[in-house]
Amino acid sequence: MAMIYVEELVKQYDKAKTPAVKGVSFAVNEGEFFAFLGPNGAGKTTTISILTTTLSKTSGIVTIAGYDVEKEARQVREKVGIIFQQPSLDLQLSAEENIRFHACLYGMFSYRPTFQLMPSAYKDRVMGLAEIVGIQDALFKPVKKMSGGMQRKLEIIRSLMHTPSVLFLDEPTQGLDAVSRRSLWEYINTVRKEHGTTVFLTTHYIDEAENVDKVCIVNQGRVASCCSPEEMKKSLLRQELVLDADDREGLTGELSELGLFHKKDAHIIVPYQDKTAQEIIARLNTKLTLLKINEPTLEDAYVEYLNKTGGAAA
Ligand SMILES: Nc1ncnc2c1ncn2[C@@H]1O[C@H](COP(=O)(O)OP(=O)(O)OP(=O)(O)O)[C@@H](O)[C@H]1O
Repeated sequence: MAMIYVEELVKQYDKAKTPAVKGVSFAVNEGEFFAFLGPNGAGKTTTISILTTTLSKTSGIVTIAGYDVEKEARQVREKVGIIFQQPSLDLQLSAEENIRFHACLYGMFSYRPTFQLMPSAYKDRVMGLAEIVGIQDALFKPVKKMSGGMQRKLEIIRSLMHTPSVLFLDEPTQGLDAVSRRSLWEYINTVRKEHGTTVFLTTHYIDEAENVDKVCIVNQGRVASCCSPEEMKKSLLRQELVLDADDREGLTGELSELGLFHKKDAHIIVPYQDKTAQEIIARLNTKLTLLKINEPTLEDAYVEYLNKTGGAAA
């Protein structure tokens, strides 16, 4: 059974000329790491809001862990954890109070007026999560005194308190510095491994999606492509060998004899697709002074894809 199932999803906002989401379909299996990418205005936040029961759909089928997002919204909410683009913390409360109210609202624990009076299972979980993301020192301070990065980490702790089966991350690292981004990803990867959590990610930092199982590109409310990052790179970009030799003429002569297209740049670039790098190198006799393989990144493929399909890269 798919953990997230979306079929022909349509969302037409009131008074909008065209639908924001125009018949989107995809499925995410249990434990999968799924990236939903696309330029500004593509329909990502609209889709994620419908999947997490905060926005109604116009038509289509959407289920989370088999539960219908509209008819069984309560069960869906129990299954999901959400980290939204816009922080949704109460700035007047302390970090711990934000976590406590959320955990009590979810029915995980009965409310007690202070941290000390809460059950030890609650205290241990909060302290454990706070330590992992490194905000234990700020736990009892007002949220308004925390930096943006720390607030984001607090939201993550809050969303993980009820050990969700599916974690929705809507641009989770926006506004975070490089060190915080890295530690956040280490933490999310740990959660995935330990709990088999299904992760649904939207991000404009395409490198964050490099290790996902499946990447879905949306553009102007439609799915433009849905496959593994490797398949996406393969279908769009050729890999390149970067070669050089003291005897450049000899090398280019050999490449021409083998019928291999090559460009003379600072070095000699040999794009390849059908052969492996090893097959090419094995057929060269000229002594090489440089041998490098240029692997395209997911971001290269993403930008090329949007350029080819007429969409603007974010
Ligand atoms: N409440 C709303 N009412 C009317 N139109 C809306 C509303 N929210 C979003 N839209 C429109 O729907 C389309 C999709 O927006 P959405 O926010 O889902 O895109 P996105 O892919 O999340 O963009 P970004 O990457 O900028 O966050 C856009 O044209 C947007 O202007």
